[in-house]
Amino acid sequence: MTDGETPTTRPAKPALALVAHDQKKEAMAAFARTHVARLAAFDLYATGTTGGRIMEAAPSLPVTRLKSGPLGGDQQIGALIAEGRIQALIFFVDPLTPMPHDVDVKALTRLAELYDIPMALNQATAELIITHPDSVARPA
Ligand SMILES: O=C(CO)COP(=O)(O)O
Repeated sequence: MTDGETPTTRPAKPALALVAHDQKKEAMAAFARTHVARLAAFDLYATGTTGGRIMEAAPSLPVTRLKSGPLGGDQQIGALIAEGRIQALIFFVDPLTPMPHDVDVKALTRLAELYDIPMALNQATAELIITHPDSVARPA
């Protein structure tokens, strides 16, 4: 853009996926409430139930809700990562409960590793990412 030109499109926001296992949903809702302003800088995607909890906790945040994790939501987020459409993943994992869809969880985290996007698997790391939004690349 040169001087005097009006931008016709706003720069794309980076996309952030938010996922929480059942025992961590309360923590995810609190995280969304605490960081509502910072989260608004991202296009937000979430698995179904997590997305519902975030929208209850922070109604001003638009969230694209995918399927529930056990019904394919983790795989949908993985596919978006593979397509370069998700730039970071915050996943509050429950390390104490066996999951019927454990293979989907593994596949999701594997794709985040493979495509080398910032990935937080616990709250401490999520706080680091959300308080350092420049650590997340803008979409190409
Ligand atoms: O199971 C999940 C992640 O593995 C999360 O899915 P929900 O947000 O639909 O509960």
